[in-house]
Amino acid sequence: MMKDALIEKLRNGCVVSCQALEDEPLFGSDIMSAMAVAAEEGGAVAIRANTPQDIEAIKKRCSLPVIGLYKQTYPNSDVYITPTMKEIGAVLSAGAEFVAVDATNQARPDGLQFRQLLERIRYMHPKAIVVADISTYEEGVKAMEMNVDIVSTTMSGYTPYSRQSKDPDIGLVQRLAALKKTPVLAEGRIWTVDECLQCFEAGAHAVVVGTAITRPQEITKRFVKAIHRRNEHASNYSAK
Ligand SMILES: CC(=O)N[C@H](C=O)[C@@H](O)[C@H](O)[C@H](O)COP(=O)(O)O
Repeated sequence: MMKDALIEKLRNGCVVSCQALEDEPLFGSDIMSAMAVAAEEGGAVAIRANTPQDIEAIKKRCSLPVIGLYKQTYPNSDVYITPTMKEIGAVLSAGAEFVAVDATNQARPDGLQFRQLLERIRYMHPKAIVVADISTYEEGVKAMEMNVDIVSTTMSGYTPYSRQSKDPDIGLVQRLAALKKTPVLAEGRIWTVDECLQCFEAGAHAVVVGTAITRPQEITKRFVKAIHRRNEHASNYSAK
């Protein structure tokens, strides 16, 4: 499928992020590919997945397009989402149609500017659809001006200078989508159906939901916390 058709396929849909790091209970490509199949059965339009291993396994079992990334940390940089050409190449070789790349203003491990990295991606991987993961409006505008294919609000709240909040950054989605230049994915801390719908109202091209669907330990915590709050309230009340 051509780039535009693939981007169009995401429109008004739910992208499910199926990620588990090594220290998480669901770590492993078998489990992540089962998650992806479940998301496909549920009607997701695409999968967001981390590591070449997971992407390959997902591609074998699931027919949806994949937004691939490869989290890697380098000692000289805070950029960890598909930071260099090495990880970008690995994600694309694994079969991802889209590659998500950190496009924040933070210094990159290879010393390149995002603009230079994008030029290299375009040259080396002309078919790749580039998703720029940004944390602020200014970074989003900059990425759009560089003609990335998609902008995603992934990093809002995860750079020290961006808006810090436990809620999704729907305002950022709204401001970027209003430019009507590049499709905007709403991503990060989307927990409820209402928040998801608000992202579409704000002009999102698609909504990416991860933790709220695929991290059961966090889903459990949410219930347990609410129960604890309720129990505390109940015991305060009965003590009176
Ligand atoms: C900041 C960062 O590293 N975000 C990562 C990007 O791929 C993932 O850990 C998130 O799960 C993903 O963005 C979806 O977000 P949420 O899980 O909040 O729905």
